[in-house]
Amino acid sequence: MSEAILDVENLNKSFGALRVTDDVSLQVMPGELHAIIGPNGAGKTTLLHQVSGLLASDGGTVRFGGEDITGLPMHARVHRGIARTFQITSILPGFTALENVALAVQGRSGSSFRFFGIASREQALNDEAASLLDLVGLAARADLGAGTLSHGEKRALEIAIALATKPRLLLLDEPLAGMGHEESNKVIEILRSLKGRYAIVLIEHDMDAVFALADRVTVLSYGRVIASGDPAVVRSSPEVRAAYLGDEAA
Ligand SMILES: Nc1ncnc2c1ncn2[C@@H]1O[C@H](COP(=O)(O)OP(=O)(O)OP(=O)(O)O)[C@@H](O)[C@H]1O
Repeated sequence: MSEAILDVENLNKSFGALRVTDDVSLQVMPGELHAIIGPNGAGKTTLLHQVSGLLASDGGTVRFGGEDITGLPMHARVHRGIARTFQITSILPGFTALENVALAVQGRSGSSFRFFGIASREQALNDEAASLLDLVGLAARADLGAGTLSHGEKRALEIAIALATKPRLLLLDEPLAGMGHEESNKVIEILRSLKGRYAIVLIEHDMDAVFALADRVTVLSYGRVIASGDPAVVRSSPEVRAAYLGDEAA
């Protein structure tokens, strides 16, 4: 069995007296899509903040690619290959879709492009941005203002922006939130196509999407892991059904 790319051990975070993540341990293998589910307020987003470095942990360790990154700030984690999208959209609406991704490519590769002339540098940035847009199904929307894209297309663009950092691990916080059926299906297809190429941690409330996509599911309830493993096994766990899935799993 290959080594986990992400290894979270006994992670804790409290806000005042409220313990929001409580000795959370989980592993994500290279290429695995690992879903984290749980009721509202279970601590899922907080856990993602702790993994991405947005929030310092009170205890526990985060290892990435075998390295202890627990004390590293967010930008250092991005540099090592952890990318995330936010529930709040982070695109620049006044720029085209292509420019949004090209800026992210430039942000990553500023130094490696500096030996090129201006024109070739721009071409190289645009080529890479165009291929990322293609990957998320937005090739035909490249020259449109990002602000004019549909909600689903904006979420796809955010994924392309995250991919521009050349991540090895993608952290996605509710990428299907606020979408209709058709848009959801498009984003699910994008995630399916990324699966295997990137390790992905997916927080999602859409159970159909979770069980269609996930290789492994971890369930949080009141900050604690109450189940983790094969989606079918997790789905049939009485404790999980009681805590979260309820009638949906019946
Ligand atoms: N900065 C903060 N200060 C105080 N309490 C916080 C803070 N951030 C989160 N919380 C609390 O921590 C708990 C867990 O929040 P979190 O957003 O991690 O849950 P979640 O599982 O992602 O929920 P949802 O599914 O609704 O997004 C909630 O009770 C929330 O109110």
